[in-house]
Order: sequence, then C-alpha cells, then structure tokens
Amino acid sequence: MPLIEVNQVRKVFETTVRRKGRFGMLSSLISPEKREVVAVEGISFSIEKGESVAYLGPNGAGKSTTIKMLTGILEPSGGSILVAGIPPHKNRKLSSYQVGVVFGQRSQLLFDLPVKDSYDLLRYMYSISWENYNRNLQEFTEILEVEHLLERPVRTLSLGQRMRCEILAALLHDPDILFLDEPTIGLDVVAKERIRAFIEKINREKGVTLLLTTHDMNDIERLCHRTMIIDKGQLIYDGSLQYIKDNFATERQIRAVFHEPYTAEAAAKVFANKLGVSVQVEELVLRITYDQNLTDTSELLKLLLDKYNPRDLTMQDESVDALISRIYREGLEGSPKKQRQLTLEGAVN
Ligand SMILES: Nc1ncnc2c1ncn2[C@@H]1O[C@H](COP(=O)(O)OP(=O)(O)OP(=O)(O)O)[C@@H](O)[C@H]1O
Repeated sequence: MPLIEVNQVRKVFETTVRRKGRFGMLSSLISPEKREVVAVEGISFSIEKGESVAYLGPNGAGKSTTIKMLTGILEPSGGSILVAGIPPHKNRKLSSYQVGVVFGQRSQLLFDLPVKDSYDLLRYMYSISWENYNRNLQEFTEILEVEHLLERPVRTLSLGQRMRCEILAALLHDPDILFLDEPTIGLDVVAKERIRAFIEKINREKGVTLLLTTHDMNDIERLCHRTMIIDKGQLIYDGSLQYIKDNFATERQIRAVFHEPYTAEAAAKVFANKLGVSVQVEELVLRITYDQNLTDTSELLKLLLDKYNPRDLTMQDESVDALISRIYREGLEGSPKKQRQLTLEGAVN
C-alpha cells in the first residue's frame, strides 16, 4: 500500500474582491463580492515508502496548497488524501506523528527562545521518549553541525543556521515522511549543499520518504529520483527528470571564439539564416543556439571549422533550469520534439 495516496484532490479558495473607488471599501464591507480561486484541480498521485519526489511548478501553480493539504493544515474541497493511512485534515494530530514538515519561508522554532527550548517543547508535544530524543538530538546536531547553536535565541541565527535547526526540529520525532517546502530558498551555495547532503542521508539511511517543492533544479538533481510537475493546479508530468532531459532538452549552444571580430560577424550572418538557429555576437565570440531536432550539430560544426576556422569551440546542452522554465512557459506540448513530430506527421499527410 502506498504511503501517500492522493485521489482527485481539489482545493478552491473563496476570496473577497475589494471594490475600487471612494466608497469601494464600505460597499465591500456591506455586500462583499466573492470570487473563487481554484488552486488545485483534481490531482491524483501515490508515493511509496522511501521515495524522494520533487514537486515542481511555476509560482502560484498549487504546490504549497498541496503540501498544506497533505499536512492537514488545509481541508481539500474535493477528493481524498491518505498519509500513512490517515486522512490528515480529519486527524491532524495523529497524522503529524508520521510527518515532519519544513517550510523554507516559515519557522516552527520559537523566535525569542534558545533553539534547545523549542526542541524540548517538541519532545513534550510528540511524547518522544528521553532515550529517542537524546539519541536523535545527538546524531542530528553532529551531522548538521549545530551543537554550538542550541543555546542561541533563534532570532540571532543566520538563515542557513536556522534552516539546519528547522530540519532537525522536523525529524526529532522520527517521522516516516518529510515534506519540505523550498528548504534551500535564500541560502548560499555551501549552506544549500550541507542541507542537501543531510536530506539525502536521511532518505538513504533511514528510509524517510521525501516530498520536496523547490525552484532550485540542483535540489532535484541531487535528491529526487522522481519529479512531478504541477501547472495551474493540474499535474502535467510524473516521471524522472532524466526522461524530461532526454526527451525535451533539445536546445544546445555552440560557443565559437574567432581570431577577428569581423569573422564572428560574418559567420553570424550565415548561421542566422538557418532554420531553428539563433545567434549572438560579442566581439570575438559567437554563440549559436539551435534545436538539435531541426539542425544537425555536425553540419554546424563542419561549416564553422571549414569556413571560419575558429580559435576555440565549446558546446553546452540546455541547462535543467532553462528546460524547466521552458516547460512552465510552453507546457510539455510546446517542446521542440513534439513540434517536430507534429510537423513530420503534417508532412506525411
Ligand atoms: N489562502 C488563500 N486564499 C486565496 N487564494 C490562495 C490562498 N492560498 C493560495 N491561494 C492561491 O492559490 C494558487 C496556488 O497557490 P500556492 O501557494 O499553492 O502556489 P505555489 O505553487 O506554492 O506557488 P509559489 O511557488 O509561488 O510558492 C495561487 O493562485 C494563490 O494565489
């Protein structure tokens, strides 16, 4: 049986529209105009124990709303959710024993008190035995390198230090599942890497199931074997990131450095006329961006080498960041590969 089961879940928020004009506020108070926002629209998925899943989507897609429903903070407007066999919104307390949550933008630590006081409170709230509490505290403080922070008031910690303390707080009660909403947001490269290493370890060694929302593609490449993409409240992809890369990353860039600026200019004019190719020139450097499905790499390279004799050549595939942004913009239907298939089908007919 899957550890998390989400079946045709919807969430509709009702908001009040503020009227414009001098008396708008008064009129809104007397007869408020209501509007519905559909944040999540019939989503279904299941997650097995030990999986590490990325939950991606552009701003406002419905990621946080889904996590809030999975943790019981919000009640679904329709459909059903079971987390470790429990509907979270109906039995939030029982469900919380199985689940740890980290919200990158919000804290579950008490701001004015030392970090350790929040941990003691969590021990009490979750009725964690002293033995388990002391064992987890010792193990996690060591790995996360936060021993020296335990007596410091939370408000005095840097963002990176606080995030490490937050993650520790979420795991003190040995949950089977960890929901992470943007756990590396705003952190520097070193702090991000530290947190990723820890999350990866608890998934691998303790079998903690992960569901993670992020806008940082390095989080996913490092941590998640499965990626779900949500857009406008609907699940548009559920599979591996590798599949997306293999099937949708069709853009590539060639960077050529020439001996003379006018050679770069001349080459740019020639390549700009090719189908699916765009060019950029900066002094000696020419960047050719092209769709591998429309233009053969060997053809471009041959032309460059034979005719323009560049000093240096490098090639770069479309970054995962750029790829995912393109999917957000154009959807999976808009991928060059799909377009090409459509074109070919069109040609056959
Ligand atoms: N309490 C609320 N009341 C009304 N609308 C809401 C509420 N919470 C979220 N929404 C709306 O629901 C939609 C989904 O929001 P949600 O926060 O789930 O998106 P998200 O994918 O987490 O975005 P982001 O990446 O920006 O955090 C948005 O249109 C948002 O404005």
